[in-house]
Amino acid sequence: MPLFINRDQIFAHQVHLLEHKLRSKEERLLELETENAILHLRLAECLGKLHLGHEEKTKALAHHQHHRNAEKITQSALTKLLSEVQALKQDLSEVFAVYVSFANELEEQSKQLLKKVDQASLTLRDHNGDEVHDLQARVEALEHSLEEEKERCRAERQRRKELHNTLVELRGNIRVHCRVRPVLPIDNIQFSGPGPAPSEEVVYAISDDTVVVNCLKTGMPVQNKIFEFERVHGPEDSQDDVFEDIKPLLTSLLDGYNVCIMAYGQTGSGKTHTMIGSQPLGEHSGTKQEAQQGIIPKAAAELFRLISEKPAESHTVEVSVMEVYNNEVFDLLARDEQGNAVSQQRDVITTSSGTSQVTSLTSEPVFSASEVMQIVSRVLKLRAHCNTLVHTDSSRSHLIVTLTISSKSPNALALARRLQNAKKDMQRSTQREFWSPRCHRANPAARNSPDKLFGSPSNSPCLSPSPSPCPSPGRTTSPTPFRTKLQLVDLAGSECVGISGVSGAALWEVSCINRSLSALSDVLGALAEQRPHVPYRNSKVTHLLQDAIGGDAKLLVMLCVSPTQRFITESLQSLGFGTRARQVQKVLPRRKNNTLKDK
Ligand SMILES: Nc1ncnc2c1ncn2[C@@H]1O[C@H](COP(=O)(O)OP(=O)(O)OP(=O)(O)O)[C@@H](O)[C@H]1O
Repeated sequence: MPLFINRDQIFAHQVHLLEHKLRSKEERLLELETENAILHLRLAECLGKLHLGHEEKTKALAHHQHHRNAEKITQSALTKLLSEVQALKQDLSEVFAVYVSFANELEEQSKQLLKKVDQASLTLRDHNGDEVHDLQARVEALEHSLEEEKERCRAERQRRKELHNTLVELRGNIRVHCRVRPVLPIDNIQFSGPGPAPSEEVVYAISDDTVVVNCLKTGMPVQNKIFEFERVHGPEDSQDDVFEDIKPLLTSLLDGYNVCIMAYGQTGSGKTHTMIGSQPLGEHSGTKQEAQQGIIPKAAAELFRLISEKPAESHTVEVSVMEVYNNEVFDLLARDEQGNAVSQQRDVITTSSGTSQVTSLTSEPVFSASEVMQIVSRVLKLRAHCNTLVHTDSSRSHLIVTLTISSKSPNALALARRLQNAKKDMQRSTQREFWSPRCHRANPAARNSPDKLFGSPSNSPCLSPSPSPCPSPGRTTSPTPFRTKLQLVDLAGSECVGISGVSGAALWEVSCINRSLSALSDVLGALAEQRPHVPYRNSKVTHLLQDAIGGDAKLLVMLCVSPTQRFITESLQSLGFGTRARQVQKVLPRRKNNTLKDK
């Protein structure tokens, strides 16, 4: 075995040992460095915590300081407030003291015043009692005279109305009454457009002589149109109220005047209701039916009542009924050879005296109002009717009921009128002599008999025995009846085809109705403007009613109007017609000229 250890080996061993130590040292160093780092971190953390604590402490200190400052401010404000309150308390007690003394003073003063008032009233009662009584008496007297003034005013208004009526009569004006009917189901139609609803009430009877129409247009202020007539009836007025204002005309009949009452208005406005009544005539009896009766039955009853006050058998009455349909005149009382009722066409002629006359018109004697109404209700079945969108039972013709009254013993007024008419006929006769020598050849007596007042029933000194409205001079042999006539006219209603929705043959009817009504309007226009020519002959109805419209008959137009927006255009048209009619002054000499031109 080698004794010598290799030096290199020892050296390597030592290096190895040293390396081992170094490594251990390095590991230890790493450990210590790690510990150091951890300690550094802990230190940083502690330092952070310490810093935070310091900040909080500073904040808390600042907060504390702030509180202390606020406390100080509040304390000083409180001190100031307390001093102010003290000052106010002082002021208040001073004011209260003043008030108390003032109240005491007032109480004292009012006590003294009350004492004075008591003394004054005692003095008044003692010394001025009479004056108070005087004053009371004067107040009573004033109230009384106010009542008297009111009464005088009422009487004055009544007098004014009567004077107006007399003036109307003297001037021969056409009287116009107006009736606004109530709102009825026919005023309601389906409506969804803008503007006022069709069923809205726009026509009002605001007093007994004034009608107002509210003309409504979307987006425009309401415009009121005012119309005045001799009498205006509102929806609440009964058939009796309407008749009451017409009644005096019937007395005129027996005083020698011809009278015509004519209902005018658009379809469905209440003409037939006003003239005839709404219930079927003759089917019911009793007061209810009488209340619903229109002008025709009531006028017949009044006429026979007036006649019953005259000497027995001094008056006789005849009735005739016609209709103007499609501008043709039909006699509704005519009968065929077998005696069956058939309506027959008739002609209207102008007599040589200038009056109009229906040829061969049938008339039947009647002895009571019920007989008149039996005849009227019988012939009403023959009258033309049609169902329209406005009215389910619309009359398609103008109906004319004529009552002719013959009097054997006319009263003084009637005699005076007879004399007047005779003079007029004389004047006509003289004039016609110039225009037409044929006339006095036909009746030469006419020229020479101004005093023959009780002669022929002829209404003309030169013509045939026509059913005369008024008597004329004639033969002197026996007193002939003195005749007047009452014409009661239910005109067909004007209508707008768009609204009534008629078609076919009914269109022709509507056209005839509208044309005849506009002819009536033209006649009134010509008369109102006193034009030399009055176009009576433009339509059968104006020709037929010529004497009533332009002659010396008393004519009353009864305007019937619907109250609602749906018919406002037609209502305004009817009211305009009435206004025009009121302007007509029926001057006889003019009519005479017109008549001659008409021929
Ligand atoms: N004052 C009124 N009070 C109650 N109802 C009324 C009144 N006026 C009219 N009427 C009713 O209105 C409807 C139409 O009236 P009416 O037949 O008199 O119209 P008109 O004017 O004669 O129509 P047309 O010209 O189409 O014949 C009827 O049912 C009638 O009873």
